Amino acid sequence: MALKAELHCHIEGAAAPELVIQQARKYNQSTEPFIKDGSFVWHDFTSFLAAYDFAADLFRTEEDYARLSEHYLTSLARDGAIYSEVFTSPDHAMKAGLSPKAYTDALGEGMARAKAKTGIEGRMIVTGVRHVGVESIEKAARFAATCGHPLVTGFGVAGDERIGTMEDYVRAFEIAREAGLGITIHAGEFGGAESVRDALDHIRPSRIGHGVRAIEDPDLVRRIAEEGIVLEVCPVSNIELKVFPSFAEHPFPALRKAGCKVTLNSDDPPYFWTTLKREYEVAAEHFGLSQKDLHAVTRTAIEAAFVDRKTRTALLARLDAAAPKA
Ligand SMILES: Nc1ncnc2[nH]cnc12
Ligand SMILES: [Zn+2]
Repeated sequence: MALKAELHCHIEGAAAPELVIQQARKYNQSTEPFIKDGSFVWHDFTSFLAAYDFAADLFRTEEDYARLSEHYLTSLARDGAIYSEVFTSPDHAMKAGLSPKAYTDALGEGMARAKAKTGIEGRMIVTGVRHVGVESIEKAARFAATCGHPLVTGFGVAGDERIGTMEDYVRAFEIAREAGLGITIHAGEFGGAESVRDALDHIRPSRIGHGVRAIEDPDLVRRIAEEGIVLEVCPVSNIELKVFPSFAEHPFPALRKAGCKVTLNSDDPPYFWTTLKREYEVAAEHFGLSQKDLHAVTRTAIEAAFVDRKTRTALLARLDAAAPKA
């Protein structure tokens, strides 16, 4: 099995329906109409976000969050992942009545448990959410910059790309950059190529969440390749959310051919009926990647990971020891 690494997964969006049902029982809540027959129910980006927020609201205590990250990272490791970065959301924690620090410590505890069981290395990217507002995004950046948690190594912005402009988030990213955090921002998912260009001009990230609609502008694709910007591509998410109509029309192969650094990620796996393993299978089946190509994708992810040099060297050594022969 190819070794894998993931850079783009929202921890609240990684909660499997079985786990969410257990949480609902614990808090005496109904899962209607958001879960039916053991599967999340939504039909567009807005209703996806509603189901996501409903499930997130059922994680309320430190132990709930520790279970969530332990559960997810353990399942990733079972599928061959050696590295996982998850997006965390202090806004969701506060809504559930937990401080950002207690929430982050709890997720870190779950990651430590998963590492003890499986060896998987994990890091957290604190994120602000566009549809919650600019002020909360700056607050998230200040928290990320000052929390001092050893597994918090990045800052990002996610949420509804139809809300706000890149200029709105410059200050938040300055705070994060000054604190030495890695920088990634969602762009070019529901926004077009101009959203990716604005992100590069105003935010100067090393990585872009999605970025796939850069394909609409050949000059921008060249720029991404030349500047070595890493794209956190989430193919199944893009198809399920109808960013592209089919895998045949997904730009992953074209971006890769143009020299862009591409990685494979699951975004919010159970909402899209996917796993990181399935993303790698999709890349093999629909985009024609060989085992050697998939290995190179994992290498790109580890090279772009928000980790210190020692950790990166150790991860690359582990990866290279398992390089496919052909
Ligand atoms: N696919 C996605 N795009 C933007 N924000 C998100 N938050 C969780 N999943 C997301
Ligand atoms: Zn995302």
